[in-house]
Amino acid sequence: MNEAKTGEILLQANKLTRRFGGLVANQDVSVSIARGMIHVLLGPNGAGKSTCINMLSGDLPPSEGTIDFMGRDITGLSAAQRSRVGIGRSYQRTNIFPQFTVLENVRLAAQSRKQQPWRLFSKAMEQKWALEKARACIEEAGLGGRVDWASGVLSHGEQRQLEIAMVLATDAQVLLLDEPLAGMGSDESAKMVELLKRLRTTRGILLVEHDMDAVFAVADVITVMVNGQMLECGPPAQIKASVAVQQAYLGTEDSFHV
Ligand SMILES: Nc1ncnc2c1ncn2[C@@H]1O[C@H](COP(=O)(O)OP(=O)(O)OP(=O)(O)O)[C@@H](O)[C@H]1O
Repeated sequence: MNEAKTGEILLQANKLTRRFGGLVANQDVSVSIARGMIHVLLGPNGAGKSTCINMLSGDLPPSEGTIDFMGRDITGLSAAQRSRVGIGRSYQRTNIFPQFTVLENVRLAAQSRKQQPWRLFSKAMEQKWALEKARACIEEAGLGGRVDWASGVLSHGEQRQLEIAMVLATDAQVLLLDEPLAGMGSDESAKMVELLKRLRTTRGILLVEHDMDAVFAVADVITVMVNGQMLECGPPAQIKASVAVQQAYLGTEDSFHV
């Protein structure tokens, strides 16, 4: 990470379009994710945010457009291949083994990244490496006091932290986070906001989020999507001042205060 530069573009999506039959869920969407920055995708229900994140993670192939990661065209890579090159994703629904401990869940995530090279090494070395890696990621995600807890007994907020620890264990340079604050109370949200700010220092983050207070607390760049298209992209002050954005939110459930 010595060569890491804040502001360096890690991931660039160029004019992504995705059709489902006759429905255009994303049209000409171009977003970039830079190291040291949090980019938030905002938009009313059905705007196309999940479709966009699914294309970036490799869960959904674009109908048109390309995606570059650190200067390499990765449009044809699967989700698993993208995870191995450094693009990590968390999902809206928690994706953990509840009966396993926090440490076991994160260790498995660490090992998923490195399969081939371990043929050269002993099982014991692999275990030691993965456990050390897992402990470091658990600490970074703020779950240091829960290492040996069964994951299923963690609070909702802690389970989201665990998911982030699992993504970190894959050595992700880019974190794609789908509603990391969903279902959280205000204390848990505040903790997650602080965690996101810490993680941003060495990585690039793109998140989909509906909690406006949190969005404006963490975002460096916001892209507002409506009907599958980019309505506006810019720093939070520009988005807050945009009449078009305010109109897009009129009559929706999400509160949008200026
Ligand atoms: N697999 C699919 N097949 C058909 N249509 C889909 C599929 N996935 C999404 N869509 C449609 O694409 C449009 C965009 O959906 P998407 O889930 O990307 O929006 P969103 O902004 O993430 O919404 P939400 O905030 O409710 O999660 C919607 O009209 C949705 O019904």
